[in-house]
Amino acid sequence: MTDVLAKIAAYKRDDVAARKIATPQDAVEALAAQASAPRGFRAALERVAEETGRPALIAEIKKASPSKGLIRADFDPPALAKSYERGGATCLSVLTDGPSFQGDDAFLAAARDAVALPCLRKDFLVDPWQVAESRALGADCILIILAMVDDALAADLLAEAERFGMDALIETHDEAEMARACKLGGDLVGINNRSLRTFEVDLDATERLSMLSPVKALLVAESGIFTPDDVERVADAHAQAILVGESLMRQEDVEAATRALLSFI
Ligand SMILES: O=C(O)c1ccccc1NCC(=O)[C@H](O)[C@H](O)COP(=O)(O)O
Repeated sequence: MTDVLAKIAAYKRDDVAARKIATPQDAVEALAAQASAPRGFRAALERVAEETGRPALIAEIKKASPSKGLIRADFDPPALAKSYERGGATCLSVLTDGPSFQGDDAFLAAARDAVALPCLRKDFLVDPWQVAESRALGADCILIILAMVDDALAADLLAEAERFGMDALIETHDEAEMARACKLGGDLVGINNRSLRTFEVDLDATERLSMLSPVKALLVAESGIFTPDDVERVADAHAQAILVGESLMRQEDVEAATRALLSFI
């Protein structure tokens, strides 16, 4: 595991241990049962990709990141969610991690309540308990970062997501992780163009790995997508969805920027 992921995993384990004392498994499951029904995350992406012949957009609500520091000071999750929806996003990704991304659990519910779009809880899962917690917070999809979990934990997280009727985005960055994703058997696979070791971003990752992805998986190109040409490049590499944060978060008019990004020919 990379230094930054090891640091995040360490504080997440401490945080989850404390949260589990406050809200044990049966209590968090009771809260999950009361949450509004999951909105089909993968299904929405597939529908748009098939109807338009273009990658569907997962638009990210992200205030800051370890690689970029503060990205957007003027930060209003419901307003951003509405701008993304009007601009043509198919799904949202909402950072809820506090220490590294200045996120908050409340951002997820606030953004989701403002729109009709399915939402990914973008956080770092190190314990199956967090899947029930994510559902209780309203998430429609969770993220499984293979660089952060072993195969047994990845399988447990995926099984929990299925149990709660959620989708799971399985994130890979290299050939070894893509081989693990194939064995795991999920149907929504991401290729992160950003190395979480060096923070270097290269769309070449999507081009290299896409042909190795599981046959039934819907493929998401993640990170480093700034222009319509970038969208076209990953579309040519068979990405059916894109996950974009920084390039949209830095714009004053997020709705117009979203529309412009999706306007490639
Ligand atoms: O972005 C980081 O610095 C980072 C560091 C450690 C773990 C994850 C990190 N990023 C998460 C992401 O995958 C991106 O937020 C997402 O793909 C959007 O990327 P971008 O469009 O480049 O903001």
